Amino acid sequence: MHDNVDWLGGVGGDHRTTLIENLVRQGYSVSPGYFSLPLVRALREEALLRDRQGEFQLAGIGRRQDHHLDERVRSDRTRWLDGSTLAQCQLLEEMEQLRQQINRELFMGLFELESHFAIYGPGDYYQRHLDAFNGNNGRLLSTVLYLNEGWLSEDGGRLRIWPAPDAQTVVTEVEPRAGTLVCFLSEKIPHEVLAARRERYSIAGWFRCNNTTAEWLDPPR
Ligand SMILES: O=C(O)CCC(=O)C(=O)O
Ligand SMILES: [Fe+2]
Repeated sequence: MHDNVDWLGGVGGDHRTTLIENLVRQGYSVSPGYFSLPLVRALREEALLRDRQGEFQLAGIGRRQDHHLDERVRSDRTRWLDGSTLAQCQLLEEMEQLRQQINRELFMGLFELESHFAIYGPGDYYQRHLDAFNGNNGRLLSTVLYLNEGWLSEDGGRLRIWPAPDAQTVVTEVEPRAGTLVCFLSEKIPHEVLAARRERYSIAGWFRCNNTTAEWLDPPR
């Protein structure tokens, strides 16, 4: 089915190094063209297919006992990655390289990645939030890869970013263009997804610390 072995053409040590420098300087990084179009296309096709097969669910807020659905906060639908396709494996392999380099250079203690496909239909949004607070869910570093080709500014759906938890002034807005990878500190960087006027495809992920102790087994999600 897939004979293209050059999916990761654009990614290399330089991309990772620049990403990490931005992360240190700003608490977030925006990397256009981080992943190649063939890989992004394969991932989007997979999301479309799985969505048609009814595998997506309305997104919840929080995890375990905190889990609840709140249409007022977010309205996208999601499906967890499970590493079952070549495209997912290629993506996860690069994220693993990134994890190792960040741990080597920043000693962040990133342990594992949980990630899901997300689809925002026209009009869907996710209000301003932090992905973690006070270590509640072990999320240290958030990542978002966008899968949308031919995205125009007027399509909306930008990711709005604030520079600090209590900041009032937006520092940047990111167009959800195919191949762009955004990373940010989960506890430090508030963000919001603005409504789009066409379907918006992405893969959101979170590098977590290891919360497992002898008394408490902490599954990835
Ligand atoms: O899709 C995006 O741009 C961000 C998604 C997000 O903030 C989340 O899933 O927590
Ligand atoms: Fe988020």
